[in-house]
Amino acid sequence: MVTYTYPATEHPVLHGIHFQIKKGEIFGLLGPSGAGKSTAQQILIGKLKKNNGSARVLGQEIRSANAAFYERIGVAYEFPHFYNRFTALENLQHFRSLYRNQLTNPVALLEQVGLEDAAHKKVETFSKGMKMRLNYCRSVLNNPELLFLDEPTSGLDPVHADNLKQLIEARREAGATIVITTHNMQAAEQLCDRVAFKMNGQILFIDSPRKHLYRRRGEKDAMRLTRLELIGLAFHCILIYAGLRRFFLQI
Ligand SMILES: Nc1ncnc2c1ncn2[C@@H]1O[C@H](COP(=O)(O)OP(=O)(O)OP(=O)(O)O)[C@@H](O)[C@H]1O
Repeated sequence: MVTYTYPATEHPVLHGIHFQIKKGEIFGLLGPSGAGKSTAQQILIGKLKKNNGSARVLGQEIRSANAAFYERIGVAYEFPHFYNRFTALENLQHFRSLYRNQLTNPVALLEQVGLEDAAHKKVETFSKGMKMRLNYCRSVLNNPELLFLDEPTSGLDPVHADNLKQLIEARREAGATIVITTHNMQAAEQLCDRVAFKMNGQILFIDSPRKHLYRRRGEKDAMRLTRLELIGLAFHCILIYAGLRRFFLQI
């Protein structure tokens, strides 16, 4: 159970949230902008230590996370930082050198995300989508058993987004646990085994997307909307209402 207040703010941005992530699953932290998804992720990776409560990750209290812990996890932040004057390959080689496990091949990773032709180009010449793909490569350099991805498909065209989803699935198949932070309901539905829907610093519910419900409950529930779909429907209705209202106010 964790509550968190940023030093510069008065009120908590996370209000006593509580959830468990199972080993080997893809778990989504979903919710609108400002819901506290990234804050929750930063607590889970040990970046925000002064939280009120307890968070255990890979069997240890996150406050006591040490270098050995960071050998076991990978993180792709929403806004990646690279050495812009270095090439893509030089960046990956540099970040890989920070780990003890140096068995992964940066060239092979670049090939997986379709960046092989850009391996020797400086990152400053990269588009946003290329940086996001490089960001994924960086996050898996140590072959992590627990991988955190913040908005992994943001800025990617559909082809590269699909490719990345397949890479994420393959990683889960190989035994990794993956935590995805996103406000993209479709990406969460496609990728996640379970999703925690957050709003105003609280978890409203934790649910499985439709494809997993079929597996669990059988085809007879095929017509029943999941809570995620109901939330999606509600957001669409609000957007349509807002659009129509603006239209009628203009005429
Ligand atoms: N460093 C900070 N100092 C003070 N307040 C912050 C800080 N970082 C985030 N916040 C606030 O905490 C709340 C939750 O932010 P957070 O980034 O966790 O939300 P989010 O769900 O990840 O949003 P988004 O989808 O836009 O990335 C927001 O109200 C935000 O303004």
